[in-house]
Formats: sequence, structure tokens, C-alpha cells
Amino acid sequence: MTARALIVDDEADIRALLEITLSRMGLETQAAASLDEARHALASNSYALCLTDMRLPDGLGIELVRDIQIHHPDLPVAVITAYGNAEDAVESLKSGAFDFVTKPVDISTLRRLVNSALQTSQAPAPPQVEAATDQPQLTGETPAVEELRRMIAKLARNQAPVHIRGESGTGKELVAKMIHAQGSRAEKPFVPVNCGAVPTELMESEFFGHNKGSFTGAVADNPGLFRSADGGTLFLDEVGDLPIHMQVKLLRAIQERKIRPVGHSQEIDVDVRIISATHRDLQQLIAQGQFREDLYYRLNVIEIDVPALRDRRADIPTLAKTLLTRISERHGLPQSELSQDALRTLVSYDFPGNIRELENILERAAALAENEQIETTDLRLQPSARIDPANEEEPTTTKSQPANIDDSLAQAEKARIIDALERTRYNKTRAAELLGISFRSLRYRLKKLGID
Ligand SMILES: Nc1ncnc2c1ncn2[C@@H]1O[C@H](COP(=O)(O)OP(=O)(O)OP(=O)(O)O)[C@@H](O)[C@H]1O
Repeated sequence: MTARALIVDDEADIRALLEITLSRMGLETQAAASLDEARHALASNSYALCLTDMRLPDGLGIELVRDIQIHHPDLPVAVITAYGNAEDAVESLKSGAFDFVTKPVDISTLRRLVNSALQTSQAPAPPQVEAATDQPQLTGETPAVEELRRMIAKLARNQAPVHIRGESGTGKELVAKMIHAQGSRAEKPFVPVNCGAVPTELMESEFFGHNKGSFTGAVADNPGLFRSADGGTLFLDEVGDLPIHMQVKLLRAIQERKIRPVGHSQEIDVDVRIISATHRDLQQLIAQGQFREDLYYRLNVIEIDVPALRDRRADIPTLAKTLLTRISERHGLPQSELSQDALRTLVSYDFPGNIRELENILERAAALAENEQIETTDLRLQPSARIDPANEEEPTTTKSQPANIDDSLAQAEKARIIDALERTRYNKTRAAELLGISFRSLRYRLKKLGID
């Protein structure tokens, strides 16, 4: 059956252009010149795609987007906005449009948009119970995780930029991968980049690419992250770490959907969906002048919060089991199990490093355990050695404990601190956050424990 598209525009010229382009792509088209006509058409026919202009004689295209979300939630709708009117574009994405195109309508952009809409509307429903095993999965049954799954499935169906907030190790990258894997871009690359790890001087060429020889040290061609992710998703992890000059360039690239590789005079079209994440408070960074507000609104069209593990403790047993399976597969070892007591201990632990910390604890415990049963002592958790940031005193657990408890506490503390430093590439501010202590407190501990 030929897919049918509904085109809503009051300007005859644009209608004709859209109709010609879409029929050349093999679609059947139907046109409406007002909101009212469009509503009638939607009520009496079914469509694979709707394209609507923003300004219509009897109202705004965005109203149609909202109607469609309610009455035809599976119908992808894109909005045509005036050039440079970013607010309209952002508003329509927020209301549920899967994408937008600016006037004057660029035919190749339009074609890409139509193809991606058709893939979305023909894509099978997001995998629920029996998902393919290579699909990234979220473990957990708490309402918070159920809600997260629902959001992911919904966001996978549009193209709007998504910003993921959550503490370190909560699964932000996993969420980003799931949005990608369940959407129309799944067959195209998912390209993650840790914005805090790219050296400032290489940033522009890392993002936008360069040709061999375009600057000293450019020994080979580099397509850059945008082109590597073309057709797919670019995941900007720790986006709050981007230096301001790069924020300006990134904003341009996202707005114009064009990039200019270092040393090139021509701009190149790119089609990437941007998903960003951070564990930092971007609003606060904006207030401190370290993050551009315009970029924030561009990235943050839809925001999604990933809960901390301590706020969904009921998931700890299932997660521990999933992670133990993963660990045993990784090392080709028999799967370990947690003793009742060990499980109880884990459930009451605070996990400042969230799921990643749980995974590390289990990995170490599986290696330390005498057999396939992990006991509380194998967890090497020192909850009493966790430092209260408000109180820089020594932990007071020594009284009723064996004589060498101080040493073993210090050792455990040292191991946790070194682990945090390694995981944050020796960024002390982030290491302190990961450990749930203040920067001052970390400095004090480094000195006390003789860590250089
Ligand atoms: N719900 C979950 N089910 C199973 N595994 C999970 C879940 N959430 C996270 N993980 C695992 O936890 C680890 C950390 O997740 P991820 O890297 O996505 O976190 P993050 O929030 O992006 O971390 P960071 O802020 O440090 O970049 C990964 O190994 C991931 O597979």
C-alpha cells in the first residue's frame, strides 16, 4: 500500500513544492490549507506522515501537533518554521513533533526528514518483554524505572534533542543508547563522546573533522564526530564540560545542521540527533557564566531524569543479579550469588557512584569470594568509613572492633579514592562528587593517606 502524507500549508507554492517532492519519493499526498481542513482530513483518512506549516490562517501548526499527539499518537508530524525562528522549532518538538524543517525548504533536508518519519511510523512497536538480546536493556521494576522505559520509548519516536540528567553511574549513556536503538536511526551509528575528555585544542577537529595536513599533527583525514554519526545519534556526555568557544560552534552546528571541517571553506550538511547528558547542574553553570543559555535551550528540548540508585533501592537485588551474570560472562567464570546478609548490606548502602559502583563492588567481591557465594565481608563495604562532608573527623568505628580496624579502614578508603580518581581521570572535583564528599574533604584525605 502506498504511504499517504498530509501536507498542511496555506501557501500554494510551498504546498506544490512539498507535494512534488513527496510524490517523487513514491508517496501519495493530500493537502490542506488550514487547521480546520487538516482536522477533517485526519478524521477521515489515515496517514503515514504529516507536514504542517507553523502559521496557518486559523491558528498555529503546533495546535495540530498537539491534536495529533492525543488522537493519532503514532503519526509522525513535522513542522515547517520560518528561518531563524528557533523558539517555534523548539516548541513544536516539545509538543511532540518528531522534527522540523525551516523555510526556505531545502529539498535534501526534506527528503531525509520524510525517510526518517516513514521508518519511525513503520518501525515495530518498541521491544517490550522479549527484546533481542543485543538491544541495550534497563534492569529494574520500580515505578521510577518503568517511567524511564516509557519515556525512552516515547522519545525514540521523535527526533528532538534530549538532555539526560543524573548522577554519575546512574545509566545515562545506557538511556541514550536505548533511545537510539528503539528509534528510526537504529541502523545508523550511535557515537558517544565524553566532552570533558577531549583536549581543548583538538576539540574543533574532533567534532567537525579535518583533512590530512590541514594543521600540524593532522597526519590523516578525520571525518569528525558529526560526520561519523551522520544519520544516527551523537551522544554528548558531560556536555557541561565543553569550553565556551566550543559551545558557540556546537550551537551553530545544531541549529544549521551544517558543519565546516577545519581547513575547509565549504560547509557540509549533517543529519544527527543530539542526545546530551551531564551530572552537573547546567542552570548553575549558566548562572556562573560557564554554560550558554541558548545552547542549553537547544539541547534541553526534552529533559529526562535518571534516578540515583539509592532512590530505587528495591531494584538493587535484580540489578545485582543481572550484573553478576554480566561479570561471570565477561570472565568466563561460574556465576556468583549473594548471601542473604550480603544482599541486605547492599540494599542499605548509599552508592554514591550508583550502578557503576555496584558493578565494581560486585566484580571485586566475585574475585575475593572463597566460592560462588559472596559474603558481606567480600563486598569490602565500609559504610562507617563514608565521610560525612559536614564533619571532617575520623570515622568513629574503632571502639568495639578488632585492633587493626583502622588499617583496614584506611586501606579501603584509599582503594575507593584511587578508584574514583582513576575513573574520573584524576579530576579531583569529580572524584569527590563520585565519593559523595566535599573537595576539601578529598584533599584532606589524600594528604592523610599519603596519596600523591
Ligand atoms: N538499569 C540498568 N540495568 C542494567 N545495567 C545498568 C542499568 N543502568 C546502568 N547500568 C550499567 O551501569 C554502568 C554505568 O552506566 P552508564 O555508563 O550508562 O552511566 P552514566 O550515568 O552514563 O555514567 P557517567 O555519568 O559516569 O558517564 C554501565 O555498565 C551500564 O550498563
